[in-house]
Amino acid sequence: MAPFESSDQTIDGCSVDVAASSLSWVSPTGSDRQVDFKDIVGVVRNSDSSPGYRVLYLKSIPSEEENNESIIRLSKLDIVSLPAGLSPFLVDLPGHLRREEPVQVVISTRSGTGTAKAVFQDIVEPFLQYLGLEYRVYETQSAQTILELSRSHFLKNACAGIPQTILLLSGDGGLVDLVDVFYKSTKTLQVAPDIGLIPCGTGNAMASSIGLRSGPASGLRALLRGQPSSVPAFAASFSPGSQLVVDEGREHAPIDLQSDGSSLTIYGAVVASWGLHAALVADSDTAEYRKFGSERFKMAAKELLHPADGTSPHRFQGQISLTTVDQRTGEQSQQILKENEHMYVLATLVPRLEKDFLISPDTEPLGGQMRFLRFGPLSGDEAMRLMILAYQGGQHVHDELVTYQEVERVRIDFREDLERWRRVCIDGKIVAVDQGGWMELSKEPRHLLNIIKPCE
Ligand SMILES: Nc1ncnc2c1ncn2[C@@H]1O[C@H](COP(=O)(O)OP(=O)(O)OP(=O)(O)O)[C@@H](O)[C@H]1O
Repeated sequence: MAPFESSDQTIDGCSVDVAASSLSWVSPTGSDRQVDFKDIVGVVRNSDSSPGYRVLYLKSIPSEEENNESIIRLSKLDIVSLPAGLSPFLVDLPGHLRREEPVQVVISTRSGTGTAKAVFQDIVEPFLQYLGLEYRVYETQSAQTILELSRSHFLKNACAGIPQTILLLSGDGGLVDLVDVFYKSTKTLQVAPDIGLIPCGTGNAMASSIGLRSGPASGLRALLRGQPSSVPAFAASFSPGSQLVVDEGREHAPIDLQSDGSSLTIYGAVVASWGLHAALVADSDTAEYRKFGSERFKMAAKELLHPADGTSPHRFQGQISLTTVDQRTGEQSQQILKENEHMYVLATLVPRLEKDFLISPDTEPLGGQMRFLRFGPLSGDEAMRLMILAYQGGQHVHDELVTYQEVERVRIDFREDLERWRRVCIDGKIVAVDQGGWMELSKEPRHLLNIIKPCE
């Protein structure tokens, strides 16, 4: 890391109005400037050679395009002394930003509505430059890019014992690619990478779950003030013949075998689902739907809940077994659900699947508990009512129609003829289970990656 230069436009008089939660100063050109506290990302000390402080803040700039939307950019203000009102924002650069290795930035160009590159240019790159950090940028060229980078760079560094910080400008997809590569490796890892999330995806389940709910800027604040915490993961194993569904549902691709060739396994850190959730994620993963951001999930849900041909929503057929553990005795027990028809089935390690979609309110983020949630066939309106409750602070879990419990393992034996109803979702990836096949989910005992979690 190079010490950053303080600019020649250092201001020696700025004032803080604590009551109004704002910072004001007069710019070198004589204009009055003001920043709201909520837009301050942090304050850092300048290097010893140029004393003073640097305030990083977000500034809204009118867009040059006709849509009247404003662009958020990161700006800096260099000040000679620190007014008392700003001291709560003062931070020392954390260890994950003081590495010999440059920060490795991954821009996933197709995440969400395709804003990751602009987010990098407008706020992430200025952040790295204003802090004098060295960085290396990788832009995705295809759905394989993050998998390839993980194998060729991130895993290699981890095995060589090189501490590294990876900044992911993506949705959950970027994280799950890293998780899958790390957990499938049979190499001995010496040091877990620290991953910073800059939410740019559609659902951003992991980012929302750990508290990054106000867009990419919340990711920057976490980078400055947060702490690495290990990411719990799960393994989803599939019966032979199961395949990934790719290219907007048009193609199939093999699931990589474990490096030891033992099973078809995908590792995840967010959610494994079957039924309505998996179907709506799969159906809405098209360029056409992606334009609508997270609305795409609701749009696809409406189509599944109220099929155009006027029929009732599909009744998903299969047998579900749950393994639970008695918290007092530690004893495990297995239970086969008596219901063989389902509508919504998922197991998750996180509380939120979207910013406001609180699917598992009892789950502590990164706490390592897996929770199972299910309801059986319902009318479209009834299912929608439960979904809306999930958006209202996770109230659906109190509804008597919903099964909600902590589990160690889940097994589903699918009894569907059509592949369309045998699609499962693993952190956004879609797997078509073979006819007569099964899926088994289990918590992973290993902790191979860290996520930078904001401090409360
Ligand atoms: N240049 C590219 N060409 C093709 N696919 C890409 C490219 N860049 C990224 N992708 C793929 O696009 C998908 C983006 O997933 P990601 O999870 O980041 O966003 P999302 O699906 O919008 O968000 P979320 O998973 O949080 O709902 C990933 O599968 C990724 O591999």
